[in-house]
Amino acid sequence: MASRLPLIAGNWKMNLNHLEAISLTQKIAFSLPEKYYAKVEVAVLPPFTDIRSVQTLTDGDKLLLKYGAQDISAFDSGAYTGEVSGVMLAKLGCSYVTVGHSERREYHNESDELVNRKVKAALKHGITPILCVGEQLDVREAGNHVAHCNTQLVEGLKDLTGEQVAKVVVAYEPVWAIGTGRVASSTDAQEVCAAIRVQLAEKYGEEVAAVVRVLYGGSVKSGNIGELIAQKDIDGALVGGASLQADEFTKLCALAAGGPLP
Ligand SMILES: O=C[C@H](O)COP(=O)(O)O
Repeated sequence: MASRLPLIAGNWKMNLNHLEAISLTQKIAFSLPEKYYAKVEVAVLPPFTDIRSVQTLTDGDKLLLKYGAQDISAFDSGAYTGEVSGVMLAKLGCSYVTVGHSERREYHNESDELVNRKVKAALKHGITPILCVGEQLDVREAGNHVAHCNTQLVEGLKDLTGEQVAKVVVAYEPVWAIGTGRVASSTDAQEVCAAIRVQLAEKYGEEVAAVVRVLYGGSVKSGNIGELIAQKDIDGALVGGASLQADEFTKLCALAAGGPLP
C-alpha cells in the first residue's frame, strides 16, 4: 500500500472576488476539523487577485489549509505584461501551482515545451507544480488516451532529474470530463493513472514513481470521490466546480481522508 498522502486541490478557476475568497476559505477551514489533515492535504487555488487575501487569512489564523496559483510565468521578471512569476508566487507563500491545465493549453495555446518551462520555474522557486495531462474525447474514442497522456507527461517533465520529478504532482484530467458532470469511471481513471506511474517508473525508477502523487480531475464530487480514491494509483483529486461550494468541498475532503463526515 502506497504511503502517499492524498491531496485534494480546489481549482477555483476564474471565480470569486477577494471577499468571496476570504469567506470560502474561512468556511472550508473551520468546517474541516484539524484531525483530517493528518490523512489528507487540502489546497485551494484561487485566481491571482485573491491569493494575498488567502495568504493573510491562513497566516493569521495558522490554518492547515494550503494554497497556490493556477498558472506561473516561465520567466522570473521583466517585460512580460500580464504574467506572474514564481518569485512573486513564492513570496505569497504559494505551495502549489497548476501547470498545463487543459484550459490553458486550449485557450492560451500552451505547448508542451512551455508547460515544461513552467514546471521548471515552479520547482526553481520551491512551488510544487501540479502538471495536468489529459485527452480530448476523440483521442479517447480512438483508443489513444494512454499514449496521449504519457506524451504530455514526458514532455512536461523533460530534462528534470528524478529528484525533481519526485516533487511533482501529476493530475490526470480527461478533457471530456471537465465541467461536464461526466466523470470518468474509476476503472478508466485508474487505467491512466497507473499508466502514468508505469511511465514514471520506466524513466525515473520505481522509487520516484512510488512517491509521485497522481490526482484525477473531472467532475469530482463528494458522491464519487470515495470510489476514485479507493483506486491504487489515484492519490487525490483536482476539483473544479465542487471546490466553490464550502459544504460540498469539505465533505469531499473528509471522504478523501476516510471520513467520517464532520
Ligand atoms: O481543475 C479542475 C478541473 O478542470 C475539473 O473541473 P470540474 O471539477 O469542474 O470538472
